[in-house]
Amino acid sequence: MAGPEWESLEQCLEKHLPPADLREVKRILYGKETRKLDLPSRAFEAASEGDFELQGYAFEAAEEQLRPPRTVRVGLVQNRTPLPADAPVAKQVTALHRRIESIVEVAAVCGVNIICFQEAWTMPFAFCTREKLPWTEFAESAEDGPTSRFCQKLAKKHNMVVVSPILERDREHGDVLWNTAVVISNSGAVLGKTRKNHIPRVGDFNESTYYMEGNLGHPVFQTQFGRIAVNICYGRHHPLNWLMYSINGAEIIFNPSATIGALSESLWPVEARNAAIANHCFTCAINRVGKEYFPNEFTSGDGKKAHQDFGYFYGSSYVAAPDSSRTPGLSRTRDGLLVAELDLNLCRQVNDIWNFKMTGRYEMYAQELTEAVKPNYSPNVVKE
Ligand SMILES: NC(=O)NCCC(=O)O
Repeated sequence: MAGPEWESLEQCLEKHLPPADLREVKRILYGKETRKLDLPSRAFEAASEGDFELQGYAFEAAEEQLRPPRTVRVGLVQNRTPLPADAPVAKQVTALHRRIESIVEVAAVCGVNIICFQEAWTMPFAFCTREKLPWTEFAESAEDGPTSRFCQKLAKKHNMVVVSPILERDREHGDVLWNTAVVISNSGAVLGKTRKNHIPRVGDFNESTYYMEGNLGHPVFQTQFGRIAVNICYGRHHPLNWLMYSINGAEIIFNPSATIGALSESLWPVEARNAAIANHCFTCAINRVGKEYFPNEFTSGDGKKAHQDFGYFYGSSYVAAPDSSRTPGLSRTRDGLLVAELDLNLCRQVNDIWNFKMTGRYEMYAQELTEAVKPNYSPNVVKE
C-alpha cells in the first residue's frame, strides 16, 4: 500500500491520462466540475510559508426567483501532529494550538465562515495503545477547557463558526470521557456539543477502552451561516447516522476522522459522497495526515507482530454536494486547508429533482425496525 510517496489520486490521474479521457474519468468520479475559487494571493503565500496546501473550490446552484443564493464558505483542516507522541502533553497541545491558529488565519483571509478540524485534533490518535496515561490527560471540558477557550477566541476574532472535535472529559457526570465535537458560534459562545455515536472495534481502532457510544442523539446546530451537524469518523459507515442528522435538518454534515490507508482508503471517496447524495446535503470529510509512533508496542489482536504505529493516515479531505459533485481531495501527505464555497440552495433544488425525502418510506422503516430490534423478532423471509 502506498505511503507518503504517493501524493494523491488526482495527481496520478492528471499525470497519466490524456486530457479527453481525464475529462470523462473526472465527470464520472467527481460529478459536475467544481469551479476553482479565486483565493487571495497572500493566502497562498502564507500557506506556502507555513508549509501547508491550500485549495479552493465553489459549488454552484441554479438562480432562484424568490430566494437569494445562500452562499457559505467552509474550511476543512487536515494536519500531522507537530511533536512526537512522547513529548510532554502540554507541549503537544500547545504546538497543535499554534499550528491550527496559523491555518485558521489563512482561512480567515479566504473568507471562511465555518471551519472544522480533524477528529481528536489536540492529541495523537493514541486509542490504539489501550493505555490510559498519559493519553487520558488530553481530555478536556467541552464547555470551558483550554481548547474550547482557544477556539472561542478564534471564532470571535474571525467571525467564524469553529467545529472542534476533542476528547471530552465530562466533569458533571463522573469525570467520564467522550469523543465529542464542540460547536462554537461565530459570536464566540459555545453553541453546543455532539458526541460520536458509533465506536470502532476494528484493527487498531480500539476506542471502546476510553469512552462509550454518544448519548446526545443527532443534534443539528443553527448557525448564522446554515444548519450544521457533525458525524464523527466511524459514524460515516452508518447510513442511518447520516440520515438522522439530515432528518433534523442538517444542510452541511462534517465528518472529522482519523483513518488509515490499509483499512479504509477505498471506502473514503464513496461514503461521505454517497451520504451527500442520499440526504440532499453537503458533507465534509476530513482525515489526519502522517504516521504517529507510540512509546510502547501494541498488538492488533490478529496474531501479527506488535508494532508502535498505526500505519499511514492518508489525508485526502474533500467536500461532496447533493448533486453528486465533489471537490478533489487534499494531498495524502501534507497538512492542508480546503476552502469550499457552497450555495445551500442546492440542497432543496436537488431534493425537488430526486425527491428522496418525499419517496423515503420512513414510517415503514420505523415500524419494521421497531419490530426487528425486539429479542423475539423473526426475519421476514418468504420460503416455499
Ligand atoms: N477514528 C475512527 O473512528 N476510525 C475508525 C476507522 C474508520 O472508520 O475508518
